[in-house]
Amino acid sequence: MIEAWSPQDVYAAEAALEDELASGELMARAVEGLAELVAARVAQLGAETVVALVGAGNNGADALYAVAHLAEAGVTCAAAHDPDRVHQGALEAARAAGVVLVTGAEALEDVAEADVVVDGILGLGGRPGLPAEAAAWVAAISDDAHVIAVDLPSGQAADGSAFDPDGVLADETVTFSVAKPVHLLPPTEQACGSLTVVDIGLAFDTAPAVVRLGFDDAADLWPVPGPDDDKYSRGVLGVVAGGERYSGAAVLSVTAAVEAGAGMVRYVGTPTPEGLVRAAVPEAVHGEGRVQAWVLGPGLDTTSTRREATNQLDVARAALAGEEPVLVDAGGLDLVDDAVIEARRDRPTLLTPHAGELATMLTRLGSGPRARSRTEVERAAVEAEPLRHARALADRTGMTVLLKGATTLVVPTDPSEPVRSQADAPAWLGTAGAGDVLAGLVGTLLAAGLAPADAGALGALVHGVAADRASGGGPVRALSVAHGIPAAVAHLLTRR
Ligand SMILES: NC(=O)C1=CN([C@@H]2O[C@H](COP(=O)(O)OP(=O)(O)OC[C@H]3O[C@@H](n4cnc5c(N)ncnc54)[C@H](O)[C@@H]3O)[C@@H](O)[C@H]2O)[C@@H](O)CC1
Repeated sequence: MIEAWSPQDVYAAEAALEDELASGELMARAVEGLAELVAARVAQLGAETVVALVGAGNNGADALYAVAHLAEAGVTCAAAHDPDRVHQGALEAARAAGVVLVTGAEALEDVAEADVVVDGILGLGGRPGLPAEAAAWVAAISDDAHVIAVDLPSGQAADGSAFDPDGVLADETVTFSVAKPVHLLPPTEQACGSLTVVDIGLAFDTAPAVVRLGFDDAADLWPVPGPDDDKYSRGVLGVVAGGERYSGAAVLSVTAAVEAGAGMVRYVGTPTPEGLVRAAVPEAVHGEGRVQAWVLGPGLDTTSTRREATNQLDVARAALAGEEPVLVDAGGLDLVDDAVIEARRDRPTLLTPHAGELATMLTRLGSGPRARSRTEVERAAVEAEPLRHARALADRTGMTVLLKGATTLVVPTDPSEPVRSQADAPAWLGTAGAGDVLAGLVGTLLAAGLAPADAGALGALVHGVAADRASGGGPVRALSVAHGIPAAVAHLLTRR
């Protein structure tokens, strides 16, 4: 599991440890790990020149001390800096080690020619917007350079809230002690490249802000049946999906649920998808009955007035009014109104919108617990600040929100619980029907008794792994992802 703590918690943990250590010891630990990684990369790439971009704070000091180590080892190093705003001790150490200290036009030339750039402009203490001189350094970085960010790519928000296209886009980031939200959250994660965490000994007594499950966590969480289990104890899932317009969604959701190991799937549909499900998934049973959880919505038509469709919608509404855990997806999201929000208070509910659906829901319901502000929310705004908007929907509805995307976010109702962020899927998974598969897979985990946030994060991980294996590096269709779930789960359970 990768765990990320908020900048405030990191500063508090640093302050507590600094009290126990000799002055400068913490930074020395950080610098040692950073210098080791940069040296390894220089050797690996056969790089000839390294340039550090140096800001006013401790982040700049880290970069300066690291290039001082490299210069002592014989690597040609320069440091672009502002002489009036720089850590003087680190500057002296760099000068003594033979680092060429450059400013103005000379700095821009050196940056443009560097094989490796070490970005120490801003770290945890950075406010949005790069200083003008530093922005010019960043613009001068060659496309061919290997960029190593110290702690985080400068210009990107440490809490992961805002991406700056003119900020540093790193090939890799070296962070200290623990990850920070910037490394795990969209939209800033894309600027970090691969992540290395250098242990400097910080300890935390607060919950992390963001967590990302790994394969071992997935193996621990996955519900494995025991000898006393039967189809009922493993979890019966009700699926209300598909209509006369989007009939295939039902096949995809029900297939995924069966492949994910639901004890039984009860399907409620309209004639066309029902015929397809009968033909494609003989394991499914048809019509209502007792279930342990519901999936409501993939391909569901909430506007049809045909008798079969209104009967199907009645089942969905009854499920929303009932006690069992519910996953609400796609068309089902239109059914979530104030009456449903009230009825489902304290009952496990997982909403699974993509960015466009989340924007539509926030526009319709308004944001905040009392829905004071009813303004139009655009899809682009959700994509620019996914966590803020997903949190707004979780606050407004009291329901856990899984926001689908290249990185999937799961936002629990309790703000003190960590946000889950999973990025396990190849981009090929952005294909029609992938969301229907996710709904069936996550619904199965709800029926097995997992809490919504765990079911959402684990389901997103397995969905991504199944897609990765089915893709093999090429295109992948949603049905192949559903059929790939058993092998993906087996891989996770047996690899250690
Ligand atoms: N505190 C510690 O014990 C440790 C800190 N470490 C490093 O220290 C960093 C944090 O250091 P700081 O708190 O000094 O923060 P930063 O190094 O991020 O820099 C903050 C400084 O930059 C200025 N600044 C911030 N945003 C600006 C902007 N947009 N435009 C112009 N100036 C701006 C601030 O006024 C301040 O002087 C971490 O990211 C990490 O690299 C590591 O050495 C590990 C130990």
